Amino acid sequence: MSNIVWHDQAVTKADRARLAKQKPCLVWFTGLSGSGKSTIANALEQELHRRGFHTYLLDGDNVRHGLNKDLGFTDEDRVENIRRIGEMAKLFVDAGVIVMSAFISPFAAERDMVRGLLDTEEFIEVYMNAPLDVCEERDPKGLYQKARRGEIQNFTGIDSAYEIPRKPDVTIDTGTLPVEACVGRLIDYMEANGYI
Ligand SMILES: Nc1ncnc2c1ncn2[C@@H]1O[C@H](COP(=O)(O)OS(=O)(=O)O)[C@@H](OP(=O)(O)O)[C@H]1O
Ligand SMILES: Nc1ncnc2c1ncn2[C@@H]1O[C@H](COP(=O)(O)OP(=O)(O)O)[C@@H](O)[C@H]1O
Repeated sequence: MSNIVWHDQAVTKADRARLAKQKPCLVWFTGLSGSGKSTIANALEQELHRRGFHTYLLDGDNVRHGLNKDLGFTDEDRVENIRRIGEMAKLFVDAGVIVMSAFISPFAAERDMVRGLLDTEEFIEVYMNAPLDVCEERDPKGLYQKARRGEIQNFTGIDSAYEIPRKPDVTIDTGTLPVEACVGRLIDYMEANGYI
C-alpha cells in the first residue's frame, strides 16, 4: 500500500497476553445455520468467563446489524463479510482476548484466509457437524421454512454452498451430542493444547 507506513507499537501482543495471564486465540465456529454455532459459542464463553478468562464473542447476526449491515448473502458479500470479521478478530486477539466467532463462513478459502492472518496456534477451526435435515428440523429462526418457500434466496445448504472443512482442528457432532458435552469437548481441547 503506497504512502501508508506500519507503526510498531511499544506495548506488544505478548505484553498484553502476559498481563491478562492467558493465551489469546480465536475459536472459529463454522457450520450450517442451526448447527449450534451461537449456542455452543455462548456456552463456551460462559464457561471460560466463569474460569476468569477475558473473552469476547463475535456473532453473525449481531455483526450484520452493525459493521456489516451493508452486506447480504451473495457469495461475494459473504467473502467480504468474513474478510472484515477476520481482520476484526485479529485485533481482538492482538488485544490479548480469547475470541469466539460464530459465522457460517461457508467457503474454505476465507476460513484459510483468516487462519493466515494469525499465528499458527492462535486459530482453532471448529466444525459444527450437524446434518442438514437436523438443522432444518430445528429451524430456530424459521429461516429454512422461508428458504423452502422461496421467500429467501441464497440460503446456505438450500441454494447456496457450504464447503465442509477438510482439516478442522475440532469436529463436534452437534446433531447427536448434548450441549454440555459439546462444550466439554472444547474445554478438553483447549486444556490439552495449553490455551487454558
Ligand atoms: N441466505 C441466508 N443464508 C444463510 N443465513 C442467512 C441467510 N439470510 C439470513 N441469514 C441469517 O444470517 C446468519 C448468517 O450470517 P453469517 O454472517 O454467519 O453468514 S456468512 O458467514 O457470511 O455466510 C444466519 O445465522 P445462523 O442461523 O446463526 O447461522 C441466519 O440467521
Ligand atoms: N448439541 C447441540 N449443540 C448446539 N445446539 C443444539 C444442540 N442440541 C440442540 N441444539 C439446539 O439447536 C439450535 C441451534 O441454533 P443456533 O445455536 O442458533 O445455531 P447457529 O448459530 O449455528 O445457527 C438451538 O435451538 C439449540 O438449542
